[in-house]
Amino acid sequence: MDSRTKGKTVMEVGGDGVAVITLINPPVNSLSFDVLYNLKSNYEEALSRNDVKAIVITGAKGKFSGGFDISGFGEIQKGTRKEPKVGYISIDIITDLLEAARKPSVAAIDGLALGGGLELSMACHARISTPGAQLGLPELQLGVIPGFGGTQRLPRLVGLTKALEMILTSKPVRAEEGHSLGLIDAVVPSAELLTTARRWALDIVERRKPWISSLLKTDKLPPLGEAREILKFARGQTRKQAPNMKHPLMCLDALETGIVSGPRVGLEKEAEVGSQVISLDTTKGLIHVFFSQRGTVKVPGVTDRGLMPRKIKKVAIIGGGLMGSGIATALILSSYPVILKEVNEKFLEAGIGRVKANLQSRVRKGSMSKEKFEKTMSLLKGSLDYESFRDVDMVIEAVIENISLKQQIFADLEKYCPQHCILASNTSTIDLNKIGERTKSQDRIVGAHFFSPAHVMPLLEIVRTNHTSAQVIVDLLDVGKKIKKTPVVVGNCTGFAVNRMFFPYTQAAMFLVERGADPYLIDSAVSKFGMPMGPFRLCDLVGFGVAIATATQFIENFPERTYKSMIIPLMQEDKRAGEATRKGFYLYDDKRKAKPDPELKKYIEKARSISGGNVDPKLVKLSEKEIIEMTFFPVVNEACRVFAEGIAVKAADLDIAAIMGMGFPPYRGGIMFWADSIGSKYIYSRLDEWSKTYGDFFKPCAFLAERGSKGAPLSAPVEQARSRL
Ligand SMILES: CCC[C@H](O)CC(=O)SCCNC(=O)CCNC(=O)[C@H](O)C(C)(C)COP(=O)([O-])OP(=O)([O-])OC[C@H]1O[C@@H](n2cnc3c(N)ncnc32)[C@H](O)[C@@H]1OP(=O)([O-])[O-]
Ligand SMILES: NC(=O)c1ccc[n+]([C@@H]2O[C@H](COP(=O)([O-])OP(=O)(O)OC[C@H]3O[C@@H](n4cnc5c(N)ncnc54)[C@H](O)[C@@H]3O)[C@@H](O)[C@H]2O)c1
Repeated sequence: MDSRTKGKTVMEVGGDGVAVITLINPPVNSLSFDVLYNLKSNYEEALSRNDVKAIVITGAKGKFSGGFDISGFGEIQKGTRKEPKVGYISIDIITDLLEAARKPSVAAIDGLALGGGLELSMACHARISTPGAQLGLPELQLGVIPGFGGTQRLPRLVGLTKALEMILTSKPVRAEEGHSLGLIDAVVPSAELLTTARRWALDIVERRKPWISSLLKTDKLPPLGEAREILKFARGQTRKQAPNMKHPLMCLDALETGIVSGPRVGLEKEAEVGSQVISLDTTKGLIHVFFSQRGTVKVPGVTDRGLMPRKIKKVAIIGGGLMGSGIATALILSSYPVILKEVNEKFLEAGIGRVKANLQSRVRKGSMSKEKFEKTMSLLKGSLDYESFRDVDMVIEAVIENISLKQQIFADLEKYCPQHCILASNTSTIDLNKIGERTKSQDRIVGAHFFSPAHVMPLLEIVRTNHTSAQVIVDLLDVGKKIKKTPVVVGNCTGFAVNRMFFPYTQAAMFLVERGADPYLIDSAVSKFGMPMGPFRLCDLVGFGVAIATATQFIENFPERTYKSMIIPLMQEDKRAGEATRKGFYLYDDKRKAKPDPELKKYIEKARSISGGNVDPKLVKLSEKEIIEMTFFPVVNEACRVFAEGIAVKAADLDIAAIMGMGFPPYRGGIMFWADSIGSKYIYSRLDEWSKTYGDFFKPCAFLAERGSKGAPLSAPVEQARSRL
């Protein structure tokens, strides 16, 4: 393969007159422009050759295709590749050359057919698949729309309602379901895939099987009036669920056009919309997230050394509280045998009970069978001492946040665990070097920072000290992948990446409220921006105990830039500690529904008198845009410090940490990506101005000042930014 080209297709014509075209572009046979143009040439040849009667398309190495090569969108966005004429691939190649050909095509699908991959197969005249293959149109998740005819062919094959469900949720279906839906014509074992597909193609030629063009099917479409109602409902839902994104509605436009005006006009609309969405900011953000999420496992100096992950056969967890039980759940769900250690029988029982409850909730929701529940629970064993730790490969400590207790535990672990055993702590704030101070095992001490609830939240911060060995990080990255977390490797500091970046977020909100801003307007603006909830609602959810403990760490470690508000401590004195006590910034009813509390004013006023601040008329009347800037620019400022200190190796890792750890909206690309979309110069100038008026809490750090003064991107690696200065 030419090093400049990305992927290819090969065509082999058999003695039976079937040309088998194989998509080859490892690892997922994505449809790059090279693959698509090769496919076109193969088709032209196959159609012109007299010895070819029919065509089979398949993918190399057990995967049909993961869809259009996503990096192609990036090239178009950056202007490094010219976009082909609108509709060239979907209409000229896939529809007019392939589907309208006088020789039939059959798709032989192994493994997966996603996005453009499934769309290509839907233009074939039949689809044969192996069991378990995944079939889906996940384009909306990337900010684009199915652009190779999927908005037209999927509703015609599976019906409008199912097509909308598959497109709007981006969730694939398995081959078996695809078969019952009419998307797949036959499911056969892998070994029979190609022979069945060849025979099917010849049967079509000989009219023993129907020659079906998906685009011309109408039997699955509802009558026009009903279709319009279904689409109206889908639009309403989409507006509610994705209010800040345009592309899902644009996708519905293409679907509707096809139903109202016919598939050809629909294809044209799809091509037009497909081209427009590529330049949306939300699309740029989502594509950045796709690659950044996969990039977190690439750690320079660690994963490029040829180290292989060691097999972790057994894990021990110390502490079966909120976090320990969640971590145990995540591990047994991925088939790791786990020992859970507690201080006494009562606490052990409670810890095991929490794991059980986590799994039982799956059984109730129907996502886990009773047998699977029993099998999974059987992987968990309780313990009150370290005797059973003698053959564990990894320990995760999750006891209360107390340095001397953790130090004692790690000293004990060194005595009982085998020498190769990884010693991880789930501490949120304590310096890992201090935790390991009483051991000689600093090279195998690492942070495994999960987020609550640990069996649900997708992020795992892997915290390395200067002593943690590369092998230990490689091992933990592998465990992270196996338990379906997105791991981000970060350095050792107070709060690591996520908590550290976001501590100014709550503090900024407290500052604004003390100076006269309305907390409920702040929460509303932040939710509209795309966070799952605002800072006050979040404090209530986390509980004031945790909020105070975390704030104490930051006040101690970063006193010069911590805004010390008394609002939360004052409320806690009155036994208002958040949602758990039914009173915090909001009042909660039996169904945990939050409603504003007029009494809150009292605490705000008292806190204001303690801090000596005044109501600022400008801050009373902040617009939503100003609220977002004043709460998130301090987060950007801290993210810059984290990046400049090397706590994160890449700015993109901070983007993923913010999205997966704090719920920062993915379509904004993450905290640093979002900051760069606004511009470092503007962010710097705003923070600089506020710091002069309101104090050092807002003061831009040296890194931001340097880049902001020149307008250099914040996410560029240090050398690259310098070269642009
Ligand atoms: C006009 C166009 C119209 C069309 O309708 C649009 C589309 O089709 S949009 C597309 C619609 N399709 C989708 O949205 C599917 C997106 N892909 C996926 O969901 C998962 O990758 C998949 C399930 C396929 C495999 O999961 P897994 O086994 O856990 O593996 P993994 O996830 O770790 O990926 C392994 C490597 O493959 C890479 N790569 C993967 N796909 C693509 C791609 N399409 N392109 C390029 N690269 C791709 C990925 O970056 C990674 O690279 P690296 O350098 O090793 O880091
Ligand atoms: N709560 C969160 O949101 C969160 C998030 C990330 C990390 N963390 C960190 O996770 C750790 C645990 O937090 P948590 O919220 O689960 O606390 P928790 O109080 O719910 O649980 C701690 C458990 O540890 C047990 N324990 C204490 N000493 C022990 C010992 N010597 N051996 C065995 N068990 C012992 C206690 O009995 C208790 O059940 C802390 O370091 C915390 O900072 C917490």
